Amino acid sequence: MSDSDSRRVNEFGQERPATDQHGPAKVGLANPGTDELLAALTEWMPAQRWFAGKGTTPVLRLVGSFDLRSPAATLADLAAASGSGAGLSPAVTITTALVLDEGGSQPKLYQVPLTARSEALPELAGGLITTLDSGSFVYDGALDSAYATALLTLITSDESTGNDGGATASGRSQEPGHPLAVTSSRVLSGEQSNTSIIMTVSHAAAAGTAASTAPAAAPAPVICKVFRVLHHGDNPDVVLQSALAKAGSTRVPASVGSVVGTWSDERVFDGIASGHLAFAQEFLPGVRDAWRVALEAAEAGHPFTADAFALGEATAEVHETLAGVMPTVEPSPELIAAVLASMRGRHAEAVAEVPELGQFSAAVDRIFDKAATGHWPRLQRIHGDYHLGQVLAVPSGGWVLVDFEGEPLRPMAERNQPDLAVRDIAGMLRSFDYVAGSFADTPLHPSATAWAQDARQAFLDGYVARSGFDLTSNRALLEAFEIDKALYEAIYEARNRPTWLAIPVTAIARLAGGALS
Ligand SMILES: Nc1ncnc2c1ncn2[C@@H]1O[C@H](COP(=O)(O)OP(=O)(O)O)[C@@H](O)[C@H]1O
Ligand SMILES: O=P(O)(O)O[C@H]1O[C@H](CO)[C@@H](O[C@H]2O[C@H](CO)[C@@H](O)[C@H](O)[C@H]2O)[C@H](O)[C@H]1O
Repeated sequence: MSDSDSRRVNEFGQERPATDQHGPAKVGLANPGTDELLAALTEWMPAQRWFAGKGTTPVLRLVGSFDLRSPAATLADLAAASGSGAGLSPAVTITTALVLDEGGSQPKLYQVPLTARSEALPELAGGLITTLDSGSFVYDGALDSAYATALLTLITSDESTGNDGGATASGRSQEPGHPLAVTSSRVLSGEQSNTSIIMTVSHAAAAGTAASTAPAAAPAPVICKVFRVLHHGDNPDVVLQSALAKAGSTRVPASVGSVVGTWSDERVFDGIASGHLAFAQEFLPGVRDAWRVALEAAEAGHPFTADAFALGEATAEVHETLAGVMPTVEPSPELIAAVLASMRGRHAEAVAEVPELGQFSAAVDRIFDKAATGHWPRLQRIHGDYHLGQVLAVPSGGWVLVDFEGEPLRPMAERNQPDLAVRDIAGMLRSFDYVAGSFADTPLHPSATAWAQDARQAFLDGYVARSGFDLTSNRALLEAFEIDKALYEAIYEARNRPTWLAIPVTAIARLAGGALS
């Protein structure tokens, strides 16, 4: 067979070897099919919740892609392996495109799972991205259960895929030898920076074993978070939650596994970047996030002190476990200087973004100066972007923490470094203030400020009770981290939710000891 005979073009206009039906796509950047697809994505991506370049028009380039085995292809493999025949053609093509957007202030690499079908699927109508000239219907893969099925198979069977498409993906199961099959899937609705797919699952037979050897008990449902903006390096969400789960912590959902990918990136030493693409965990049904629980309590005028105390204890417990299983670091003068330099850099950025903050600059500088001379505990791995929205109330009682990805406005390399536990404490204190602040656009609840003050104190009391944390000697540090978080929030709100900007600005005024004119 000649080389040209052995190639075919997939539904996305990308070449791939015909001999490997489920194999990777070879990206043909000059291929008209790819251009057509990118043009469709340029229209579609800005309307997606996860698109981080709000207000900009994407300028897209395909960096790489990989194919996942379609459920039909999986069936064909199984049939072939069992000798019962083969030849079932895949019903759907599942490709993940890694698309670089150079239209914003900084380039961003997006993960965009796609499925292509030769016939329209009415139940996927809301996820139709485009119909290609070839007649293929291209869908948002996250909404297509074929993608969910293929993704969970990749993870729980420890499979790998890709290469010719310029990108690869490898599943890493937390419990090797126990593959899972998807029985139904849906995308989690709501405000999310990534895309989470909830899957009901059953045990699948491990490769080379008969189906009857699978465990009998039905496995718990799974939530698989597909990271949308990709970074070179580990994603702390995966690393920290996996480490906690492995240490037996019940303060995070059980881990199922993850996907690690590679793609080309000329900024990386050998030109190949690698990072996490997805993370699968046990889905906890019936949970409510602490932001909602707290807001309802505040609205009803109910105290939140018992819950906040328990949250403080849970937070200290997670910090203690992380300090036990991940590296900790002595606060050398260089490290202290680096943390303070980062705070001052953020301060400058916040003033540039929100000029009215300039009036508090001298007071903010004094708070940072004071923190520099005070007591510093050892640095350790922490949550990194801790607020009420990152904590779930489970129906059986107790708090469970999620989303250890760190602050999205911070470089990934920084988010992977040991940090001060006090950053998380400060983050949660700010969150109680946000609950009170969110009343500002409704008639102000007279007790909202007192409610927040009581919740803040109860949270600190719970943290101290569990950890023995010395609030007195860490006071200057806590104040510095609280104002640092409020400065971060001012930047975040100015860029994402300008109507909420007054919440951190008012807090900065208060913390700086000044008053807004
Ligand atoms: N294991 C889980 N079980 C049930 N719900 C979950 C679980 N993990 C996350 N969620 C829900 O998904 C939401 C978003 O998850 P999160 O990790 O914060 O995603 P993102 O990084 O995209 O913001 C959470 O607020 C929670 O409501
Ligand atoms: O949850 P993310 O990781 O996307 O975090 C970002 O968005 C948060 C808002 O959803 C933002 O949190 C801020 O608003 C919360 C109320 O919506 C409040 O509870 C937090 O205290 C406040 O910081 C977070 O800062 C940002 O990184």
